[in-house]
This record gives sequence, structure tokens and C-alpha cells, in this order.
Amino acid sequence: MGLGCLSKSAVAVLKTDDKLKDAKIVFVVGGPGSGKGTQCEKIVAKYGYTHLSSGDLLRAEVASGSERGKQLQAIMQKGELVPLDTVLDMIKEAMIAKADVSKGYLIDGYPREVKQGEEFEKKIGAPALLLYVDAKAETMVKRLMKRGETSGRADDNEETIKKRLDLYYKATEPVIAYYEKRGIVRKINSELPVDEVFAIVEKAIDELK
Ligand SMILES: Nc1ncnc2c1ncn2[C@H]1C[C@H](O)[C@@H](COP(=O)(O)OP(=O)(O)O)O1
Ligand SMILES: [Mg+2]
Repeated sequence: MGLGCLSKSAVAVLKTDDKLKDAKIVFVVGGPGSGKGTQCEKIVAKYGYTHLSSGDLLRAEVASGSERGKQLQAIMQKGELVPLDTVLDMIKEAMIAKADVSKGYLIDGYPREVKQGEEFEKKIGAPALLLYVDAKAETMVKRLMKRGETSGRADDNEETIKKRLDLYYKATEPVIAYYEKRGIVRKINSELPVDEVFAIVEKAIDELK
């Protein structure tokens, strides 16, 4: 059957969804400051994946000065979670934009809670792997305080860091348990030096081929 009976916009939606049909999707989950961004950068360099940090996408929206950006800024400054649909739409748009050149997708900092994972799978697709970037709370705080000296991020301050950590343990750890059951979680010891962490990461990615 052709697509002649559908409206132009309906056809456009079908085609963009199709673009992500066979996409290799990796969720990168871990506390703030655990080293997700650092490892993702190295995966991009070696494997040609596209790195999508939900936080970076949101911060770009804030930087654009749009009305939506202003609302987002207020939420993020308090260390709270941004509405699900907003984040998901932004991730999907960014994925489709890279579909023709990307070897796979690193979804960094998402899902933050189980519901976000479910919605992602409904709207986009299932992850092949979840990289669980694991570091001690003490280590994360130390790294974030240091990052805060130069990052210019409004949320890299002691009070917000504490809130983000609390929220991580409460909302995001259940995400890991949820995907454990599906057998796709690889736990990465991120207390080690960056290159040693990456050696573990490489093994997990190589298994995907
Ligand atoms: N394995 C490691 N050892 C030491 N420092 C690390 C590290 N991984 C990351 N860092 C540093 C780099 C950053 O300044 C800070 C937070 O790292 P990040 O990659 O920005 O974390 P995340 O993206 O998970 O918030 O810690
Ligand atoms: Mg990050």
C-alpha cells in the first residue's frame, strides 16, 4: 500500500520515525558528576556515536533566551526535573537530525526516572545497553565542586548539588533496577582514572556489535 491516502504531515511523521527504527541506543545513567559526559566524549571519538545530553539540550534552550528557555531555567536552578514531554521532544528532534550520519546514540542523563524510560521507548525506541556510571556520593560532590569553579553552570553549587544527589538516589536508581531485569545494564566503576574507566566502557560497547 502506498502512502497516498495520508496527509503530507502524517507521511513526514512516519518517515522520521522510520529513520530511528534500527538505531543503536545506549542510555548513560549515573549521578551528577559521576563522569557520564567525560566517557561519552570518548565514545563519540572512538565509535562515531552521537552524544545527546538532555542537560546540554536544555541548557542550549535556556541560552537561546526563548520563553520556553526561561521557564526551564527556573526549574533547573532549583535542581528539579523538567517536564517529561519537553525533554523527550528535544531528544527526538536531535536524534532525527543526526540519523543519516550517526553510528548510534548516547542518551546521557536520561531517563532520570522510570516513567521517562517508558515514554522514551514508546516514542522513540528501546535501548540496547544501559551504561551505569557509578561513583561514590563523596566523589561526585568533590568533582562537581571542582567543575563548578569553571563550568559556569548555575547548578554546580553546594546546595543544588545536594538536591541533585538526593533526587538521583530517589528517582534514578530505580531506573537501573528496571533495566537490570532486562539484562542490558553494564555497571562501570567510575572511581578509576578516566582512561581505565573507558577501558571498561569499550568492552560494553564492543559487545554491541
Ligand atoms: N574518572 C574520573 N576521574 C576523575 N575525574 C573525573 C572522572 N570522570 C569525570 N571527572 C571529572 C570531569 C568533570 O570535571 C567532573 C564531572 O564529570 P562529568 O563528565 O561532567 O560528569 P557528569 O556528566 O556525569 O555530570 O569530574
Ligand atoms: Mg554531564
